[in-house]
Amino acid sequence: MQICFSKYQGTGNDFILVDNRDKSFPSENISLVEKLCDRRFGIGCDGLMLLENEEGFDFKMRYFNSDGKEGSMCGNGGRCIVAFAYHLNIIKDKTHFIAVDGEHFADISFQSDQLIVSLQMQNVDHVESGDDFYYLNTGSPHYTKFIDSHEKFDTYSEGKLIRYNQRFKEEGTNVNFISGQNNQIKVSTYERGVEDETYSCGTGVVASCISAKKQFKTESNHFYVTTKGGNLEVFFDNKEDDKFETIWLKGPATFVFNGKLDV
Ligand SMILES: N[C@@H](CCC[C@H](N)C(=O)O)C(=O)O
Repeated sequence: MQICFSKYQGTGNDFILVDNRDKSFPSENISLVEKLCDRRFGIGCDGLMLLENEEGFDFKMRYFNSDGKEGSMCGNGGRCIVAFAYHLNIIKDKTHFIAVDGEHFADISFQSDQLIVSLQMQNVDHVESGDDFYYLNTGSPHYTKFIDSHEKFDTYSEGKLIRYNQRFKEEGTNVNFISGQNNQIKVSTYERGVEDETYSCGTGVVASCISAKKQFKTESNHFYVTTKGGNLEVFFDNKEDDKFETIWLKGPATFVFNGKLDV
C-alpha cells in the first residue's frame, strides 16, 4: 500500500500527519508505525498522528508515540494537527476537535508568515508536590524538577533515571527540567514513548508553567517558555490553589514537507 503523509513540526517536536478520514491506515500495526517514525529506517519523527472524522467535531486526533503505540495527549501534536486541518481546508481560523483526553478548542493566527496555533488544554485540578518535584497530568503525565541551569545538564540521562525508577517504570512518565525564574523559564523534556529527549513537549511545557507558578508563587498567569526547538507561551486561570482552568498553549506549527511511501 502507499501512504501519503505530511511532516510538521511544533518548536522542533516533529510529526508525521496522515489524513485517515477514509480509515485506510493500518493503525493496529505497531511495527509499521514504529518503522515510519524511525529516523534511520523510516521517515523519522517523535510521533505519528491520524486525522479522522468524528461526529460533532471538526475532526478526531489520534496520536502514536515513536515506539508505535497509541499515546496520551500531545500538546505540540495538537497544535500541528490543527495546522494540518487548516491546510486540508477542513477548518478556517477556529476549530473544535476531539482527542484521547477529550475535546479541544484552537485558534489560528499569523505572525509575519508564520502560522501560530493557540490550543486549549484540559483543566488541571490536582498537582502532587514532592520534596524536589511536582507531578501532574496535563493530558499526559509529567514529572517536573527545577534545576539551577541547563548549561551542561544531561536531560537524557537524568530523565531516563526518573522515567525508569521504581515508581514509574511500568506506566512511564515524561520528565521535565526547568531553569529560570518567575514567568520566564527554560524547559527540557525526556519523553516516554520516544524514550529520548525531544526538542520540545507541549504538555510538558504546560506542566512546567503550572509548576513554576507554584514554585515561584508568581502573580502572573502568563508564561514565556524557551525550549530547544523554539518559544512557546502558556496562559491560564488559577482562582484556587491547585485548580488551573482555561489553559492555553500558543506557538508556531510549521509544515515541513509532503511525501508518499510504499509500504
Ligand atoms: N510531545 C508531546 C507529549 C507526547 C505524549 C507523551 N510522549 C506520552 O505518551 O506520555 C507533547 O507535545 O505534549
